Amino acid sequence: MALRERINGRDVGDTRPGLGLPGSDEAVARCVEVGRTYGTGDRAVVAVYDATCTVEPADRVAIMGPSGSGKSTLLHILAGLETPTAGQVSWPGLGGHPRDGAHRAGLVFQAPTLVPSLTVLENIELPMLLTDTRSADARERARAALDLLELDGLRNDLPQELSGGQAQRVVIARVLAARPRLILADEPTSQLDRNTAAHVTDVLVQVSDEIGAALVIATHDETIGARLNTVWPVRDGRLNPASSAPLRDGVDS
Ligand SMILES: Nc1ncnc2c1ncn2[C@@H]1O[C@H](COP(=O)(O)OP(=O)(O)OP(=O)(O)O)[C@@H](O)[C@H]1O
Repeated sequence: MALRERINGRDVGDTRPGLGLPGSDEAVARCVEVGRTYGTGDRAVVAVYDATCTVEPADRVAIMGPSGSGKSTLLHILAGLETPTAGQVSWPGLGGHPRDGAHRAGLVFQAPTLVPSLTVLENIELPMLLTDTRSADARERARAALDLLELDGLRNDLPQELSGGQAQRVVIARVLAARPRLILADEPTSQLDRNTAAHVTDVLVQVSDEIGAALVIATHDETIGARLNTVWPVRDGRLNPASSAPLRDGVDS
């Protein structure tokens, strides 16, 4: 059975109770002339300047640039975690704000954000139980996600018992079980070794493919960017999605 059927427990046609936008082909996120300035006067820092970009439902985007170039700030604006100080951001294909329960985007950060006192299975169930998913459904979806990510043997472990790569896969399983239409990841592999980083990135892409979510990853790592199909270069707070950098051939896995 296809992954999305296993996760959803039914055919993909009506997979989004509460969302009401099955199969929407509208952009999941859009920025128009967005800016973000921190501080004022002499101390003002322009983290993002005049960014216009669109994330379509099937996009696999790497926001790439050096440290301090504005990647995280732009990603956080797309996630609704930061409010722009100029321009507009909208999420037409989500039908609401990405921090709202029904329309929530899936977020993956540099350090895995697991509740230390809960088991792996309970961590995956938690966000579903905090919205309006029935507990039996939450358990079923959590188990299917664990199975898919080959984490079933760890389901009763506590986060402290996991390796960094395992913990990040649990976070991804939690995102998968919640079935978002938009997954945003901020340097999700920077604490992992090269091979584990490549594996975790591939898992993110696979999960996005299977549940039909758009994926945006902020990274400075070209080998991660090369695993996605679009690169948005950012330099000194300036984004130019139209001049996507060419992907390198023969990137090691
Ligand atoms: N909360 C904040 N207050 C003040 N300045 C900030 C804040 N957040 C980010 N900045 C500044 O905005 C600029 C862009 O930061 P941002 O974290 O978006 O860059 P980045 O490309 O993600 O960097 P890194 O790869 O090091 O995480 C930097 O100059 C940073 O110091």
